[in-house]
Amino acid sequence: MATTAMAIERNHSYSSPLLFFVLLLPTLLICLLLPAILLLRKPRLRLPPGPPALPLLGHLHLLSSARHILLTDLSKRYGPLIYLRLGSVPVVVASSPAMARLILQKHDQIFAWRPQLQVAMHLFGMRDVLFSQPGPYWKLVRRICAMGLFGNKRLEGFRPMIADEVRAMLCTIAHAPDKVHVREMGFATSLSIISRMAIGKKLEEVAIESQADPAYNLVKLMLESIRLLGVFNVGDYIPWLAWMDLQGCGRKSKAVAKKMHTIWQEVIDGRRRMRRGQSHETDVDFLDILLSESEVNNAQISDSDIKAILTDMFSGGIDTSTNSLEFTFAELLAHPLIMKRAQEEIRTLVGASRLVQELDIEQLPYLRAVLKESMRLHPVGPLLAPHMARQQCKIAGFDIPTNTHAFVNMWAIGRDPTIWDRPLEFCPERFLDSNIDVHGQHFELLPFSSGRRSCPGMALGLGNLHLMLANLLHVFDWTIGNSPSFSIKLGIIVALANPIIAKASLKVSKHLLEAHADDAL
Ligand code: HEM
Repeated sequence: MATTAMAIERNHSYSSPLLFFVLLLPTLLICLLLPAILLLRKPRLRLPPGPPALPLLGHLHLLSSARHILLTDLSKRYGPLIYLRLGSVPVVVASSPAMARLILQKHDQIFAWRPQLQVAMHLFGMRDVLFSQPGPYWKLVRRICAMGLFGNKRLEGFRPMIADEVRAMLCTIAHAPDKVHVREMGFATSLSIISRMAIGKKLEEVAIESQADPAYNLVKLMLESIRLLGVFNVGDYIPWLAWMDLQGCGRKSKAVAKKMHTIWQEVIDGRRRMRRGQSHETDVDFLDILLSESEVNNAQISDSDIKAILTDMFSGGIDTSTNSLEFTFAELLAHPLIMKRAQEEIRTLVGASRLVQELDIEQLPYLRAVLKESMRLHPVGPLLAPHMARQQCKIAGFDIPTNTHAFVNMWAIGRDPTIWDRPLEFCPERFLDSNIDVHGQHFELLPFSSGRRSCPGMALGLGNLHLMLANLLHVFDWTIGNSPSFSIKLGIIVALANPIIAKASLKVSKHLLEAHADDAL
């Protein structure tokens, strides 16, 4: 037996060079030539213009630094719709209102898809609102969010709680006015608001055993997940390198996801225990609504889905509002006359006997212009979130291949001198006699995007921002030692690199800030 096997092995090894020439070489040649033949036979696409690409990398090397700024420079050279190749992934970048309209409105249905990014897969299994693909699940989740968080009636009900949190923020500042860390203060307030809306309590009031371990701090984990989503992960663009996980995004996002899942599961289990035996006719917070929906739509919404959706609300709603507030504050501190005009408007309307209420905002056109101007110059999502074309289509006469990723460069549009007079100046006055708003119909100003993937939290985010800003300006006068720096920290959501630390002086009676001055806000 052994001799026969050896003979076969020997025969086999003798015949292998021959086998190689007869079988393998032609196969190899076919493999190499076939793509070229197919490429020649395929009708050539008329792609949008763009800079020359490197072999293999394409334009990936260009995106290591401030992408929105670099893409703005490229659009000046190649036009409002440019084509890039990131590794093997086709990408288009729109940098004019007309191109933004084509992607977000005319071809909205085609571009409503999201790329399958490795980090989003690990963090949410693409089951959160931001990364889930259009279809029945995404529609259901957006409907639940509208019902549980963003609907007018719902927001109306949250108003006293939001007022309470804003008052608490003012009170904290009044007690330590010398060095106010604007971002920390905005972050803490936004976190409390979203937390009370989503799970009925502030995070620190929820008894979660795992939170005792500092590695299981939900806020830090969420910030880390936002950071990871902002990394251009090479594995997403050169798939055969994905297994190497060169930047560690895969490993890190899996570790973050595991911890977040543990925490959220504790929150969900705790709530289920509370709900047992209770009637759910009056669901009180978003988690209750999610749990009720999962009982009705059992097959469609699992615990993992609830965790993904909750994470989305926290991470989508807090950093965006906080960073927008800080950019606005930085501009106001850099332009004291504009700050003064905004304060005069508020103080004239509201007087010194109460705080600003949400209903006042409608009557504060200058304040609203300040926020629009800040969002024009500093959109916190300068490239929005990535969209993807599900099928081949034509944009402005150019062919866009299937699965092309699309970015809309709101930073470029906001600073385009053909659209805005003296675009680099902070000048809220430009909006006073203008009907341009941020609600998605004016494609020159889309901080919340437009179309079916636009931000569902816009009314909440805008309302909170106006209320926080108006009260900060009403209650205090502000000064800063050195003029603020506008260098930025990159990510899916951009922030100021150097935090704004300002000095506040109280301009109303302290009594107004006390928790039981009930009719103050
Ligand atoms: C100043 C505040 C905010 C800004 C500037 C902002 C901006 C944005 C932007 C630019 C997008 C991407 C749209 C696109 O891809 O076309 C987005 C999506 C989203 N935002 Fe906001 N946002 C804010 C507040 C909020 C709040 C308060 C929440 C929730 C509590 C929220 C939840 C979401 C969600 C869930 C999505 C994904 C929507 C989808 O893909 O279907 N955002 N937001």
